[in-house]
Amino acid sequence: MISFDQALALVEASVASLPGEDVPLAEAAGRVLAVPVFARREAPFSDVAAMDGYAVHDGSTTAGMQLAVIGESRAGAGFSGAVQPGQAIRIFTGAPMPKGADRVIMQEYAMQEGDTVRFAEGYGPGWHVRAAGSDFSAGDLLLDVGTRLGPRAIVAAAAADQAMLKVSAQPKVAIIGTGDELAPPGEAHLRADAIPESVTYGIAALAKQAGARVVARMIGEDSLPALERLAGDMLDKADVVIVTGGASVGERDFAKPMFAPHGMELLFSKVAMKPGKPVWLGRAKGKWVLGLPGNPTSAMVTARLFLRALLAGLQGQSITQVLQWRALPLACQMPATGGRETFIRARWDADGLRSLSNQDSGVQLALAQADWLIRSAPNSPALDVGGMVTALEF
Ligand SMILES: Nc1nc2c(c(=O)[nH]1)N[C@H]1C(S)=C(S)[C@@H](COP(=O)(O)OP(=O)(O)OC[C@H]3O[C@@H](n4cnc5c(N)ncnc54)[C@H](O)[C@@H]3O)O[C@H]1N2
Ligand code: MOO
Repeated sequence: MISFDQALALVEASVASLPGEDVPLAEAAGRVLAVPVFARREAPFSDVAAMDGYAVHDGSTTAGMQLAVIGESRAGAGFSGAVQPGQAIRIFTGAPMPKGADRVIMQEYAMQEGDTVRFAEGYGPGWHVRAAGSDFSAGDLLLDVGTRLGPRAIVAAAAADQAMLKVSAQPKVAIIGTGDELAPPGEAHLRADAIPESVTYGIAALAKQAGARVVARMIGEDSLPALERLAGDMLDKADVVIVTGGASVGERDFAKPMFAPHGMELLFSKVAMKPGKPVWLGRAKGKWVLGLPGNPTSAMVTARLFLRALLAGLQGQSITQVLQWRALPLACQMPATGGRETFIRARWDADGLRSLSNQDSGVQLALAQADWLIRSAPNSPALDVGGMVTALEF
């Protein structure tokens, strides 16, 4: 059995990014850049006013003096002439500074009478001018390859004056749940021995959040020939096929055997971690196959770690971009851990991380309560309140 770090290193070393595609800016949110975004021109493109008021030549302007208002500069329609001492231009936020003017006096300090204006004492100290290029220069790198385009990054991409962006293709994901006991949510109470199928929904949500497109999600029949056919169909359709459940050692655990006729090669078949020991990763027909344990908490923990890492690689991101470990203090005591790398479900409290009381790998309620995963190396000693731990947003 390999260690968690060895398993991650295998993912990092073996996963190559999918080809890129061009998308219009308006459709790029959530995608990952396949080429960097450079600014087409500087911003602001000229010196511009940062306030509504009057543009003047500072050196020849004092409070109380009368200036002639000789024109107007609006964003999108600047003043073409020049400002001389004793003159002012009515100006609005974002408008280009006219030639000869170097300061904007806010209109709150101005008294305009007809075509003249005077300014009250105390209009400084601000000059209220944004210098050309003070945001960025032409040719500047605004967003690097591998950036996921969140709302703030989209602003920067648009500001670069780029209509199309090259992004990595969205990995296509198919999710197959296994287990005769599973019933669609809403129907489990109708059958005495059924439980609501929860895991594939959570995995689908996680995959979407990570930038994937879920092309299929279903419960496979508990029969090997049917599952073998399903595996083949899903390998044709998807870049990543995820199987949940059937990963342990029971005689009806078909998760790996169903891919055998498709020539699956395993990268790893078990990881020394808790929960999630039965997680495995394989490759068949040029596609990825990820086996997750059926226990809901084990499935979500291993998906957070390995599915996120796999989807990052397929989208040209590094694993460290999606597994950002933080050093955080504990708000509770933590017991010593055993021989496997342990991932403790925890919640952020005002003063630190608090582990959830129910750490059973089969639970579902605690998943809704956990927002952090604490990582403890094998055989870690017990820790007291205030002790520092390594944790990941869950
Ligand atoms: N003799 C051994 N037994 C088990 C071992 C072992 O090493 N030797 N490993 C244990 C560990 S660790 C885990 S984790 C589980 C993993 O089991 P499977 O991946 O085979 O999962 P299942 O048996 O199919 O299901 C486990 C549990 O989870 C429920 N489940 C499954 N799928 C779903 C779903 N889609 N939605 C909701 N709940 C689901 C299922 O009903 C079971 O209760 O094996 C241990 N056993
Ligand atoms: O490793 Mo299993 O994931 O304990 O429940």
